[in-house]
Amino acid sequence: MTAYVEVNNLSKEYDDVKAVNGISFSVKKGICFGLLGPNGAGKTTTIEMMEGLIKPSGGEISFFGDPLNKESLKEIGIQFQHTALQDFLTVGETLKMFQAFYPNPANLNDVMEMCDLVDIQDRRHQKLSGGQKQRLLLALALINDPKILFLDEPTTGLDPHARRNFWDLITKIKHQGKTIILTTHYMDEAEYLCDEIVIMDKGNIIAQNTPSKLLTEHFSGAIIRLPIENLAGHEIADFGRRFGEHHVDIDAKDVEVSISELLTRGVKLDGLQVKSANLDDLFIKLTGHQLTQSQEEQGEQANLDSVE
Ligand SMILES: Nc1ncnc2c1ncn2[C@@H]1O[C@H](COP(=O)(O)OP(=O)(O)OP(=O)(O)O)[C@@H](O)[C@H]1O
Repeated sequence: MTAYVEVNNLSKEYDDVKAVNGISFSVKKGICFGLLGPNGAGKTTTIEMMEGLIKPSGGEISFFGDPLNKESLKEIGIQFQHTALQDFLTVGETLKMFQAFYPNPANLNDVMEMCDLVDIQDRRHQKLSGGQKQRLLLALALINDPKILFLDEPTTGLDPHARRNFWDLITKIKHQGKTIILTTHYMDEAEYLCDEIVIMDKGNIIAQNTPSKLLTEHFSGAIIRLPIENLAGHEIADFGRRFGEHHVDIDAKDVEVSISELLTRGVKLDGLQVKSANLDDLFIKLTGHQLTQSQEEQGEQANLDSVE
């Protein structure tokens, strides 16, 4: 498959902050590509440079083999986290208004059907639910019939049901041949949607591959999760790593062997869970902190690395 988008040694500095620190990756045609990472990782800065909204401090971005230019920008659609919409307009009127900006727009009914908006096309914005608003913002990103669709944290703030619906929509759009580049905090979202991902932390890429290859590369076997109090009197690092405030994760190539080792070392097994690794586990393994943690929590956790 052809590399549709190439990012080479891209960086962005703000005064003394290195928001993006010389990252490189490529995106193939027709895939869903995910940029993952915690708050402040540099995801939004990266895609805003790719969207031509902010100027890089260094590095190159190319679309379809050519450096980012006005023509390539015509082929992208952007779903913004917040777009100022006129409250007095209906869903259908808004789409029609935006459609008029483009010389070769998508068919209005096709877009409304794709984004499940047909039944609410006469509804005004202030009457829309969170999920309906997101679907309208998605429809606006598709109205110029783009080849590449950018979604920046598209499901933040949605309830679980609306998130699932949105994931199905994104999958449908991908199956129509569009290339999707999205950012997310949610590892389950990335596992569900993305064919390839990069995981960012503090402006750097710390892992890059398909979700399943990343998991087999970093984990063999299963994870044994124990309540942290079971390891009282022991150094956590001798066994595994913290998972949140209440648990410790132990990589187990062979679950039976690991359990008998734990028993031999006097570790209680009450509350033991055995699970397969997911991208959340990978992120914790690579960075030592949880994806959804705040900076303050990370600081607190550094002070809690062993149990008294
Ligand atoms: N305009 C700006 N001026 C100064 N610093 C900035 C600016 N924009 C971003 N930053 C900093 O750059 C770093 C990366 O921010 P960015 O928004 O790209 O992260 P993110 O991964 O998208 O986070 P989030 O998930 O919270 O949106 C952060 O430290 C942020 O404070």
